[in-house]
Amino acid sequence: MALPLTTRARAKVNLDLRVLGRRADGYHELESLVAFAGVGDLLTLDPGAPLSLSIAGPRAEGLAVDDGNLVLRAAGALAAARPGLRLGRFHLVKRLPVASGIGGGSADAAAALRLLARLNGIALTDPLLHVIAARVGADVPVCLDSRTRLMAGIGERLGPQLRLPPLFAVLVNPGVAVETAAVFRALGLAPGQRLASAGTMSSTVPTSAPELLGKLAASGNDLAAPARSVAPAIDAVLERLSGLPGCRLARMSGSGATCFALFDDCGASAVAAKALQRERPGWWIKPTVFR
Ligand SMILES: C[C@](O)(CO)[C@H](O)COP(=O)(O)OP(=O)(O)OC[C@H]1O[C@@H](n2ccc(N)nc2=O)[C@H](O)[C@@H]1O
Ligand SMILES: Nc1ncnc2c1ncn2[C@@H]1O[C@H](COP(=O)(O)OP(=O)(O)OP(=O)(O)O)[C@@H](O)[C@H]1O
Repeated sequence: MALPLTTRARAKVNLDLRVLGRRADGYHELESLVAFAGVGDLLTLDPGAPLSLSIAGPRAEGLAVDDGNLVLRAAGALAAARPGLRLGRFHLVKRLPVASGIGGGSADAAAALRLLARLNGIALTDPLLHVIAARVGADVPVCLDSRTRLMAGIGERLGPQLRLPPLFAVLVNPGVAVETAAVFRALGLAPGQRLASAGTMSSTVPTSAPELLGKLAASGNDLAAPARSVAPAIDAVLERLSGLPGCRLARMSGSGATCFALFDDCGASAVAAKALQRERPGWWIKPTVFR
């Protein structure tokens, strides 16, 4: 009998995010430097059985085990494209808040594709995986190997893997679920409307953290303003993070509501996280490192 296969589904963090415009089909063209945190969900595949899913973990509540789950959608999409694909029983330990701008569902979908690829001898670089990932969701392709890189188009264009100096961070979600489509709607762009032209897909980022922080400080997240109008709780998070001792940068990830604060070292991020956990027991607060 084959042993269960396991993989982490790490949180995606948009270190910056520019909206370039809206395509005629309604989707938005973006440019974003995407990194991955040390925190994430855990996905296991017990091979051989028919396709199924069970969910446990601190954030399992409110996440239905139905065909809409991104694990099953990704597996179903790959099985439809590859007749005879070996499947099995998935078990998800859900730790990331749902609908929170850190791509938990996308990371789970990508994790399901990784496990099925491993089980069926499909290379992670197989173009089919990328095509299926993009079909399942805009954030799924970048989560396939969960490495730092520039993401463009609507999420399907990926730059080369980038080496990031370790960024010591605290991730914070105020417990408000934010629907991604609602934030894009609040941006108010008409189909076909352009805001900016695409930049080059850089193959480098600064190798020192202070230099990278300086570069990030000059950018932003274009979805922050519309997200704040949809979920005003984001204001309080950003304000509080900016005021934490040693905070070098506070910013929202993706379409929110999760925000992150960056610090010079892991001591400063740990102290800040502890203080905030005491002050805001209802918030999801995780000290972590982005790589
Ligand atoms: C905002 C980001 O988190 C940045 O990384 C992603 O672009 C969102 O990716 P995602 O959650 O995987 O998005 P999807 O599940 O594919 O799309 C959800 C909805 O968001 C809107 N959407 C999403 C991505 C994109 N580039 N343009 C959009 O307009 C669409 O209305 C879509 O119906
Ligand atoms: N395995 C899953 N984990 C989380 N959400 C899921 C999952 N499967 C389906 N969903 C649904 O997908 C939607 C988006 O969830 P997700 O947590 O990926 O959002 P997000 O963090 O805002 O993602 P992004 O940053 O990509 O916009 C939610 O409405 C949720 O109900």
